[in-house]
Amino acid sequence: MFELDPQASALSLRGTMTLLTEYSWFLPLVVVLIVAGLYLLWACFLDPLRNVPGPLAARVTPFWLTLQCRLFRRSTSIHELHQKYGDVVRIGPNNISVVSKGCLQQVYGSNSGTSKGPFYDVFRPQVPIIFSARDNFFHARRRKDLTPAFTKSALRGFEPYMSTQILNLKYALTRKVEAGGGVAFLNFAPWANYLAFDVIANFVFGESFGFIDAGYDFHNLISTIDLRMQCLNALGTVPGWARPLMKWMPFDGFWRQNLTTTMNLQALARTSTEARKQQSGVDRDDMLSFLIKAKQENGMPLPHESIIAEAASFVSGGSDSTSTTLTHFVDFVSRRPDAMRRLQDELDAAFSGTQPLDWVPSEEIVGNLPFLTALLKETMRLRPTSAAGLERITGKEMKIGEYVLPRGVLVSVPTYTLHRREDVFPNPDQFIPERWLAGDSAAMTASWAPFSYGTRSCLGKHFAWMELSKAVAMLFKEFDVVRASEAETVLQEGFFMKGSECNVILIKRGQMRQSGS
Ligand code: HEM
Repeated sequence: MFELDPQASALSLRGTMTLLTEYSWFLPLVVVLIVAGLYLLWACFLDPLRNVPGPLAARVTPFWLTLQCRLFRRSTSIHELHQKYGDVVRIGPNNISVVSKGCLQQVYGSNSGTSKGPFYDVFRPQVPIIFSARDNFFHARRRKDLTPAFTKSALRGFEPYMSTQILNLKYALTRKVEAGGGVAFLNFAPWANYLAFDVIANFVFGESFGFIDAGYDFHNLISTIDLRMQCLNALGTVPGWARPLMKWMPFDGFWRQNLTTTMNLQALARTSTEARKQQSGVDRDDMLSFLIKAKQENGMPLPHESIIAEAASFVSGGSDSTSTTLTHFVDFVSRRPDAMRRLQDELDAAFSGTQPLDWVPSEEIVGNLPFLTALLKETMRLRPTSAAGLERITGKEMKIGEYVLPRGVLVSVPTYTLHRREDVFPNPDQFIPERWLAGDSAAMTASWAPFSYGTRSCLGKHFAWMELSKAVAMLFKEFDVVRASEAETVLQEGFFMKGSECNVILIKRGQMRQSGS
């Protein structure tokens, strides 16, 4: 029989007391070890997600995902996980990424029972807005109020205003080319930004910001939005309790710098909204007029602060997304002379003869050009601007493949990986616009979701498509565009996946072939 030696136990008790009193770190260490041990036991034997494969770091801490965002490589890291582990992988202790067949309907479909997850709380201003609303009822109501601004007839009404901005860009680029004796060397990325910001400001406030005319990012508005979105994208993956602490993070100025930057955009949205509200007689179906007309559930108009918040959110969401896609398009096509010629032949056939100086292609024609459409689709497949999985939280049990996810699990479909499914898109890493023209593209279309899917999919999809097709048609009809550097484009992912530059040589059409170069 084991007998307790009173002298030995007194000694060990005294030893422990000495450790506790002389080494103040001992007790916290013991507590941490016990908690960690219990957590590991739970993770190994009781966690309902324990069978979903993934790296250990992602299984035990949400900060693995934060780190990938901070390193601007969330989508590529998750893509590597899918290549290693399969269609369903764990990207956080309570976070699953899925690219299996039918996943779009399961995660984002109207019967999915999901809603937006806590990631979106960081994008919520003082008042709820359509983009970040997590309450499905609020969202449905707001979406109903805003949808009239995006109907076919509303967009047709807006087209002349959009054309004015595209014409402005055409004049600005033409001036540059003429100043260079028929050739201009420029980074196209900021010009795509100027266009997109001027178009969206015109749509939202009835007046452009004037970026194209200025030719630079005055007030650093564009760069501030960009940096802040990068930071919020990473912050959204941090658990709620730790978010306020991030701006005190030592050794990494990224958080402090970007979280304390005040948004010039809020101030600008306030001024523009107030100015627009004064113009009661203005007869324009811009976004603000719909926001002003919208009613809450109780029949009252939307509060002033909600109108400003929605307006600001539309400017940031509807500009960078479009300009990044436009830049990717130019990046791809300027590297492929054969694709550029084919596009130009298509445009020359559609708009034959000499066009007037103020010519801008109409949506009615460019919307039906097969090769232009194929180029846009392939650009958005290979470089979806919104490349990351858009977080949803399960509202009921969800069966994904062999796994059953309980209620309250974060789940997303990474667009970057979905668009690279080899069984749907052969040679997935290559830019092959022709794949969209060869026969039945139904399977590809079902796995193509740059605007997301379901009730929370992009409200501005047709708006963006109109802007993109008109802008690229103008650009390639007027100019030959040649990539200035052969080096591979360096991509960096904040909230959007962007190239670091898009340096091109613009040549007035006709000159390159005449000179035989
Ligand atoms: C190429 C350009 C664009 C792309 C790739 C794009 C992509 C997306 C995606 C992926 C979402 C879903 C976001 C999520 O679930 O978190 C979204 C939502 C949204 N987009 Fe776009 N977008 C583009 C342009 C625009 C434009 C030009 C506007 C406005 C004029 C706009 C307005 C919105 C709105 C309001 C939502 C929120 C919809 C809701 O929650 O009901 N987008 N967009």
